[in-house]
Parts: sequence; C-alpha cells; structure tokens
Amino acid sequence: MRLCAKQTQASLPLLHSPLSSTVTHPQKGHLFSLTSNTTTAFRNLEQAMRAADARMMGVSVLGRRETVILRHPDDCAAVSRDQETYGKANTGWRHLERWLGRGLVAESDVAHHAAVKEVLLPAFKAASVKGFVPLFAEVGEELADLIEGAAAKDPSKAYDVRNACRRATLDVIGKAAFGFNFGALGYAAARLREGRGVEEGGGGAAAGSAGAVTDAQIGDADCDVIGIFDAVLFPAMILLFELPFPQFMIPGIDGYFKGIEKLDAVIAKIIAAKRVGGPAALEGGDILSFMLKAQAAGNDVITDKQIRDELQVFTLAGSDTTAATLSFALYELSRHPEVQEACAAEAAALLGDGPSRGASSAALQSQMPMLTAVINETLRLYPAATEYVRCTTKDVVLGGYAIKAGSFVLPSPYSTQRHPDYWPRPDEWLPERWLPQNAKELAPHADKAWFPFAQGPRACIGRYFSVLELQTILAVLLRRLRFGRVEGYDAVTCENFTLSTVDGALVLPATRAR
Ligand code: HEM
Repeated sequence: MRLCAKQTQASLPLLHSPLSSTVTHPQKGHLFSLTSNTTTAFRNLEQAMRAADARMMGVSVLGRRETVILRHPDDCAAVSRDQETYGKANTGWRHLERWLGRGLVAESDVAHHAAVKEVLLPAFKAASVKGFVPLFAEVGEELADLIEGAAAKDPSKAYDVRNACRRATLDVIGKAAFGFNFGALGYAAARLREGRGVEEGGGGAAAGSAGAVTDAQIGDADCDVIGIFDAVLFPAMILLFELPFPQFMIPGIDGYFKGIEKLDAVIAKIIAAKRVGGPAALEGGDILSFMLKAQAAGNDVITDKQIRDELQVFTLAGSDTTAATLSFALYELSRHPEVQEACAAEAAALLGDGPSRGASSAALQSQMPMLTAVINETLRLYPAATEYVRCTTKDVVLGGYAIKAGSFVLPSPYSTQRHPDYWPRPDEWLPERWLPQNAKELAPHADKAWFPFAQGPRACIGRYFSVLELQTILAVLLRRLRFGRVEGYDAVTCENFTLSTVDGALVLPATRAR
C-alpha cells in the first residue's frame, strides 16, 4: 500500500512514498486472505485515505500494476472526461470478454463505443423511459406481494430484502429491456408458497463463491437466474484483478463459465422469440426491439454479436446496481422511521389508489422530494459502483502527482462521496441534506462531489431509467408496507462485483393499515 505523497511539479516524480497502514490489499496473501480482503478493500482504502488526508492513494495488486484510487472531485472529473489519456483499454474488463464481449460498459475502442452509444441513447432518454413507469409499478406491486407473503408467515422474522430486490430489478430489466419475463419474483413466490425459502442465501460474496448454478430449464418459471448470477459475479470480480492462472486461482471459476453458458442460452432464447414474432413483436417499446429495428433499418453497428453483448451488459449493469440501491434505501429507512413516514405520506398522496402512470422522473421529483432525497443520499453513502477503472495511456501528472503510463486510475464515488471536505457529517445517512432549503449547508459541493453514475462520455446510460425505477418501486412499497428495524443488526458492506452486504439487508416488514 503506498500513498501518493504531494510532490513538487518541477521534479515530476514517478515514485510514491511508502505508507504504513492497516489497509490490506491482495499483494501477497494466500488465496483465502486475497478473497476476503478484496471484498472489503474499498472500505479500507477510504479509511486510510481519510486518516492520511490523502488526495489519492496507490496500491499494488500482486505487484503487477500501479493502481491509484482517487477521491478529489477534480481528479475524478478529469479522468472521467478524458478518454484519450485515461482509457478503458487494458482495464480488467477485457478479462470478462467471454461474458460481456464488446458491450457498452466493456468496450475500449472509443470510436466504436461512441457509435453504439449514439444508437442506444435515445432509448434511455428521460422522455423515453417514462413509458416504463407502469411496468416499474407492476413489478413493485409484485415485490410488495412477495414481502407481504413472507411477513404474513412469520411477522417476527427478519426478512432479507436484498435478494427480493435483486429479483425485482432483474424482472424489470427483462421486461423493459428485452420484453422477456425472467420470472425471478414469481420463482421466489412459488417457493414461498411451497414452504421452501430462497432468500436465506444472503446473496453476498459468500453466496457467490458457493458456485451453485441451477440445472433448471432457462426462461421457464422454475429457472432461477439469480442463482446463475450468484455463480458468475464473484469469480468475475476476481478476474478483473488479472490473476495468473485464473483457472486454478479463482474459486468458483467453473461456475462462472457454466453460468455464462446458461446466460447465453437465455439470451439466445430471448432474441429468437423476438425474431419469430415478426414486426409486431418489435412494437413493445423494449430496448431489444429498439436494437433489432435499428439493425433492420441497415445500421451496421448493431450486429447480432453486438445485440448479444448488450443484452449481457444490461442484465448485469441494469439489475444488481439498482437492487443494491433499493435494498440499502429500505435498510436505512427501517432505521429512520420519521423519514420513512414522510416518504410514505408522499407516496400515498401521489399514488392514491393506483400507480402514477407515465410520470416523468422530474415530475416525481417535484412531488416526492423526500423520497428523491432518500435515493440521492443512498447513492451517496452506498454507491453501487464504489470505484470504476481507467488505464493511463501515457505518463501523466494528475492533481500534482506523477502517474506512470499503463497504471490503473480509479475515480472512487465511494471515497469522494464520504470526503469530509465536501460533505458535512459525511458518515450520516441524512436525506434532508438534499432538500433545497438544506442543500447549501449540508450538500454544498454536491454538483462535483456526487457522481454515483460516473461522469463524461462513459457515464451510465441507465441513470434516468434506474432513478425512475427506484422512485416508482419505493413509492409502491412504502404505500403498502412499513419496514421496521431489526434490533442489534447492522449491515456489513462488501463487494460482490457491485456493492453488497455480507449478510443481506435485514428488515422487519409489516402491512400498513390503509
Ligand atoms: C443505481 C443504479 C446504477 C448505478 C449506481 C450505475 C452506475 C454506473 C457507473 C458508475 C458506470 C460507469 C462504469 C465504468 O465507467 O466503468 C455505469 C455504466 C453503465 N451503466 Fe449503469 N448504473 C446503474 C444502473 C444502470 C441501469 C439500470 C442500466 C441499464 C438499464 C445501466 C447500464 C449501464 C451501461 C450500459 C453502462 C456503460 C456506459 C458506457 O460505457 O457508455 N446502469 N453505470
């Protein structure tokens, strides 16, 4: 672990002075220490940078590549905006080629990425995604049914809302992006009716390393795509670290490859169903239809392979990220009953007896200020992507520090969004900081120190989609349910590709009297 000590611009040193700190990183540990440290490295790094009041910090991963974590908003913005100097080529994404191919998030060729993004952007604009509100509300109701069903069985039993949220967001992405029902919530509801639990697994790193891929028929009601994800995510995260001999070094790597095969089978099935349906099947407003229509119109960027890759990317990027935000929001709401009641009142006033059909994110924001504040604050304290990675294409000086060509630089939403220089009371979950009357005092630098969706040309394409999804599902849930605190329980964060928890996100749900 090394700290980028402040150096004079004149000397332009390429050295970083050593830091003795408690931060552990996979430099020389054996396999078990490696895996456990990797899942909590983001937390240790944030604390070490804060203790040292460091602008950035360098770590060495297995002694291979210099890796620098950034927590200054200007550095994060500079890296995010300049693709020529801070590219995606050579970053760990290429190790996930078998899975994500050259889909948007993994593509390193700037021109190809820009061409694909230009085609897809219209489908993700705020005006386009508002058409999905009825779908978000429908899935929100199904999620509420599942949670309510579990609570009815045993009202005193702590409920892991995280896995339920993962199921909901997977169903949303299936229906909205592909016009396909993964049936993830239906699978859990059926198991609950049979008296068999599916939510006990936790869904964190431990579940990921278990490597269980179901043999269920893909795309049918008894298929558990969440189970496939559990097998894929953890080895995928470790693959990003460029370990030598991954086939021997990474626990669960067989489950990773089998899982990708299964996901590929699901995706082939989804695309085939669309093509068989002819032009009528392309009128559903989903993103796959959008791509197939672009292809039929002669757009040569959208090849069959590109469509397959994007579907893999959307399944990944569009589900666990939003699920993490949703479940952390419910967890924090369970600990802040007064905020929860304010949100429930907003939801009741807005939704009345039915979902707000066709509302835009901006409209919901003005009508649900507290609920929107809850989402912003949850994304601040628990950004699903704690860091994102770029690779320097030449020697650079960033924020006064010299960094060698070929180094990884990681803008860190997690560390920047907890930085005491930019956030008063940084570790407190305080949704009210986002209300206009408090912003000056409690969120004075939000415009530059809050970027959970990244920034610049590689910023998240799904931002409006996911915020609208979160607003709608949270409103539907809070109108029907109250989430109580589980005494003595504090969620422990870890990383399982996206921000996760070691032990789920436990709450005590109860039906609200209406
Ligand atoms: C709370 C939810 C979400 C968060 C916090 C989030 C965060 C991010 C971040 C930080 C990046 C940049 C990654 C990088 O540069 O390596 C990103 C990229 C991306 N996200 Fe999201 N995301 C969310 C939801 C979604 C959704 C719902 C979708 C799709 C429906 C989506 C699709 C994508 C895609 C395709 C990219 C790659 C964009 C590009 O490279 O041009 N994300 N996201």
